[in-house]
Amino acid sequence: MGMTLSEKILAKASGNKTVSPGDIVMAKIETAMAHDITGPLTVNTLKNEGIDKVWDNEKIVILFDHQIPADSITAAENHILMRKFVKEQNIKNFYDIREGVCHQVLPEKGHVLPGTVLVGADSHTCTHGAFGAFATGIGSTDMAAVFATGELWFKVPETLYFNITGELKPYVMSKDVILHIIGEVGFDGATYKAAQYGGETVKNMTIASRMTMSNMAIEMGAKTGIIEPDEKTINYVKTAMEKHGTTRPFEPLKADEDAEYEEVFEIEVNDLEPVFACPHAVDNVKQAREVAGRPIDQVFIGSCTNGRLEDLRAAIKVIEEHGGIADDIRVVVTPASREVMLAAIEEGIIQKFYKYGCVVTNPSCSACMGALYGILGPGEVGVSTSNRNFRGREGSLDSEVYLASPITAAACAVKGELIDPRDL
Ligand SMILES: CC(C)[C@H](C(=O)O)[C@@H](O)C(=O)O
Ligand code: SF4
Repeated sequence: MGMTLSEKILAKASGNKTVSPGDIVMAKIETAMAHDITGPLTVNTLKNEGIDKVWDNEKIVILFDHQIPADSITAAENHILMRKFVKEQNIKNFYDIREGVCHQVLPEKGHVLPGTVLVGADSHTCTHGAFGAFATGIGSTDMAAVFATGELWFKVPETLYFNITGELKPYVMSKDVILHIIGEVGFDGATYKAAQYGGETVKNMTIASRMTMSNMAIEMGAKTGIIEPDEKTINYVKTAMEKHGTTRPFEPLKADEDAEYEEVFEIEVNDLEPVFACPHAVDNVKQAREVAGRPIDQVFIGSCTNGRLEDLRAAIKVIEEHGGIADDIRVVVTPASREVMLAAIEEGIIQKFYKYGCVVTNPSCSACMGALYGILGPGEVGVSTSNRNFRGREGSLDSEVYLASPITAAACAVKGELIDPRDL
């Protein structure tokens, strides 16, 4: 019996010829990432365990993105602790407050290698499945074990295959596809499974659009959201490595022809419409027209889900075409990384956001987690391009968040209320 892509990667990383779902394997980790919120607990765990040397100072990535620049004394203390650790351990890949969101920065700097196992102390580490890596989020104390040994045990997950076919209509983005899928399978529909996305629609997607799909795999409980690497993937990875001098050898893997999937979902997107994930659950997905008309207070365009250049481009296009945003609306725009910010400045996108009265912040997690900027107050309603809308996620427990694509979010900013972008 053949193996799925995730099984192939886990077999290779654990030195086994074959593995099957349910097997417990000890896998070698190629890249391990911790950020400013999860890193301190990892570092303190290492200290408490008396471990004074990490396994490999070139495979660890430390990055600040959640509270940058430090927004409290506690955040500043966490930063100090982590900077000290980086110096002591001579960690080669350290990104201080200037780079942006971990899941955008990691691939941009060439730290994501197809065919390998990547772990991050952050739940959206599944994003890197878009590059054909078995990438998954782990806890801070597990990360301490990885920092110490370079290995971690996994139960080999079953794979759910999403065969996505058809052509997306204008105004429909990959965000609508993944929200639609999560609406179908539910927030726990893929718990501890590997979600694999394939089919012609995925093939035709940009890397950025694929990352949006992989990013949200955890929102249906999946360990990873993996996509078979193709030419686009390899080009992206090689270019990123060359640009940043991070070149490491890697071998992209593919699923066997006779791989066995626990379930295959046929997703046909020709008729897919713009959607919202409505409060307070990511799987509470409704067609935009069903909920249109509700007044909103804020729109957030950013995050590791949709803060990339193509997202900013799509959003500003809508705003520009309709002459600006509604008078009484707040729009917070956060490019996902410094590279995205620089490219957006070069294209004149940032100037345009400012011209229309949007507030552009530094690359960071920003409003996504309700901790840094753009916190919603009691009774307020926000539209967000991020990945979670749990009660209180972007601020007050009495606020509400609708998740949407950048095109739909921008249309809402123009109208000042929930709207299907085709109806603007
Ligand atoms: C702070 C961090 C642990 C958290 C996560 O792991 O997901 C955050 O990134 C989030 O999106 O809620
Ligand atoms: S942008 Fe949001 S979802 Fe992504 S890592 Fe930051 S807080 Fe988590």
